[in-house]
Amino acid sequence: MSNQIVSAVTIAGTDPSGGAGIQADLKTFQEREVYGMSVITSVVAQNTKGVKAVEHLPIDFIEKQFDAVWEDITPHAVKTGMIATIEMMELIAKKLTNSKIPFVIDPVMIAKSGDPLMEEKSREVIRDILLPLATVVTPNVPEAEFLVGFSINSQKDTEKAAKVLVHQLGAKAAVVKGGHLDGDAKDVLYDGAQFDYFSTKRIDTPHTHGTGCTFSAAITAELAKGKSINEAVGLGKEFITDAIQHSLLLGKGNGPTNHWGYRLKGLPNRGEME
Ligand SMILES: Nc1ncnc2c1ncn2[C@@H]1O[C@H](COP(=O)(O)OP(=O)(O)O)[C@@H](O)[C@H]1O
Ligand SMILES: Cc1ncc(COP(=O)(O)OP(=O)(O)O)c(N)n1
Repeated sequence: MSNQIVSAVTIAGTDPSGGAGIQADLKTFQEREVYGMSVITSVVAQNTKGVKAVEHLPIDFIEKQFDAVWEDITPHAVKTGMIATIEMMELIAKKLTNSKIPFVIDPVMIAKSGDPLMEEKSREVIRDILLPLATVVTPNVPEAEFLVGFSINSQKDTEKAAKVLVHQLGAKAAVVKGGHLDGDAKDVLYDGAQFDYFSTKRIDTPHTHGTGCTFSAAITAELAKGKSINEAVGLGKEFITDAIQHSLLLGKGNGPTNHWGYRLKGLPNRGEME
């Protein structure tokens, strides 16, 4: 693929403060040298302190955005983030059912601020109609618990959940993220045949706004380039770890993560202040 422009699209909600959602995804695609495109599902008034208001776009308008991308530039990979309603899920299922490109699902349910980003009644629908289409699904622990229907308190539970996500719920591979557990930040990848573990020391910081979006966007970008699932998750993990370690000195709440481009410019970041 060396002479080809690699592209990816994110289908998600917005974050006007730039740390999560569509904005984080597009920045990450750019950082990974992938041409980024977007289909906006919901416009969210939020910042590093929390969510103030949400407006869902009409379904036919979401479909028009989708068609505008696909009729013009066929992406090499697609990811979903915030998909709040059943109608949005049904639309995405209809559009991606026969798609051949990698499809990463970040099953965003509740922001770290505690604000809901998915209607409760939609949670079963994402599990039933979208997970079977996923190349990789990347739940955090609370999301995985909901999808599999049992509590996750240990690595054994995490592995069991990853197996259920693949063998019972139909994803090709699952990464259950360890950001919400104690101890090291250990993510468990299961691809239907074997487990792989991606672990780093937990960085002692509250500035993790948008980590899930950034991680899943980096995985999507690497799959778009033709990397294997294992390689893509490994590169995504390196990327998010560095981005948390060097988060920018921005925002009055849980600040956004950083990206290499800014870091190379020598702008002040939390990693270098410590
Ligand atoms: N404090 C932390 N230190 C190091 N890595 C972290 C930390 N918090 C989250 N991560 C990593 O960031 C990625 C996103 O995880 P997580 O924050 O759990 O997702 P979400 O934003 O969906 O809740 C995972 O790779 C996770 O291990
Ligand atoms: C529009 C939108 N999508 C997703 C999220 C959640 O982002 P996440 O990466 O899980 O990080 P937090 O925001 O929960 O810290 C979001 N906030 N907004």
